[in-house]
Amino acid sequence: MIKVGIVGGTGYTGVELLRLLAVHPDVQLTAITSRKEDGLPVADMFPSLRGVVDLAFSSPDKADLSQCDVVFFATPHGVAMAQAPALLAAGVKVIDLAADFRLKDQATFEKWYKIPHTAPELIEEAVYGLPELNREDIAKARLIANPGCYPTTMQLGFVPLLKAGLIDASHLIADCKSGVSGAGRKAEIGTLFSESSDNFKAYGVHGHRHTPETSAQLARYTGQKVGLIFTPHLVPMIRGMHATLYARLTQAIDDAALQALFEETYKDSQFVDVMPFGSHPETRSTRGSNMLRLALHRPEGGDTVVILVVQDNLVKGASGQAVQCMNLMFGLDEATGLKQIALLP
Ligand SMILES: NC(=O)C1=CN([C@@H]2O[C@H](COP(=O)(O)OP(=O)(O)OC[C@H]3O[C@@H](n4cnc5c(N)ncnc54)[C@H](OP(=O)(O)O)[C@@H]3O)[C@@H](O)[C@H]2O)C=CC1
Ligand SMILES: CC(=O)N[C@@H](CCC(=O)OP(=O)(O)O)C(=O)O
Repeated sequence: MIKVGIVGGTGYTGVELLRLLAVHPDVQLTAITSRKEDGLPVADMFPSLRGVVDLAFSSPDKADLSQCDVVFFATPHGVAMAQAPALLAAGVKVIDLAADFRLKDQATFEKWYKIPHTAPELIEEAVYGLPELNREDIAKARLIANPGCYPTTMQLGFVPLLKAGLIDASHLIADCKSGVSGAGRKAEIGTLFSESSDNFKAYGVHGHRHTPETSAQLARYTGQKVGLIFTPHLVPMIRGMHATLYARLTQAIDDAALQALFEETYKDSQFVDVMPFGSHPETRSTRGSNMLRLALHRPEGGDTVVILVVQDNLVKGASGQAVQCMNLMFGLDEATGLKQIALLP
């Protein structure tokens, strides 16, 4: 059994990790931390876990994480970088759901996250945890930088077209919407019910930290410098993310060949569903599951390709993706413990 520790067990991605890992056949939940809830049985806070998780939260300074085989950090930016060096030195693998190790350029990280990086020596070693694009590196990694939720949709949507050299890389547009759980469980005015329900708005239009993350990864995977305009929106739903991606074709290609390109790219990826050309994927078709669904469109047969991508921000956009990485790191089938079907309605 893989002994798992979770730092940040009281947040949304933390409890989502618990939901997935409590029934994972190869995992033994070993330590779950909370600074505020030391000693509280996990199932007292989350009754959905009654009967499946019998551990109590322990404060991060008391939890012996060095006895774990892997530790997930479901914490704000800056926490994993403080603890990863000691854990790695003790032979513990680390999966960070925050952004501490996502950007290879330290100055770019510090500019966007406004904190100094305290473990720069680990940045190069960290492997970006997007299995569909770098399974082999993940399998060999000790330290995973789990992608942001929006970047997962943008990368899986744009990469096939960029790799095939079919689109103008200098002008990619991503119009994305997230459910409110994307902002986490902490109290904030913008996520109060009376602020975010029955309301719809864009944010971060002038610049969002997921733009440098996505641009850097797209450049890394495709060898092309990209120009990306990314606009996130907050939609009045709890879970779910919808990305509408636009790219201009630079070569003649018919719809069937475009579709075939995506089907071929993701033929070995169990968690990417390439829907029939012209489909309209719905966020609820991914709710609670690790599946990302996408569909291609070509309005009026013109030279703009529209890629619609949906996922559950807490599963494929965060905790499910992290478990997918863990499976690869421990030589398991990538889908172990991740076969949940989306909840409808
Ligand atoms: N929500 C989402 O859809 C996604 C989130 N992410 C990223 O995942 C990470 C977690 O997000 P999310 O679960 O939404 O956040 P939440 O705000 O819901 O939870 C944060 C958790 O971290 C703990 N925590 C906070 N500060 C510290 C600290 N200094 N040391 C130890 N523990 C701490 C909190 O617990 P306590 O106060 O009890 O200690 C809490 O359990 C973030 O970096 C986020 O950006 C990534 C992709 C998607
Ligand atoms: C709706 C909402 O607020 N979403 C978050 C992104 C969540 C995420 O992916 O987080 P990290 O990259 O920070 O890990 C945001 O836009 O800041």
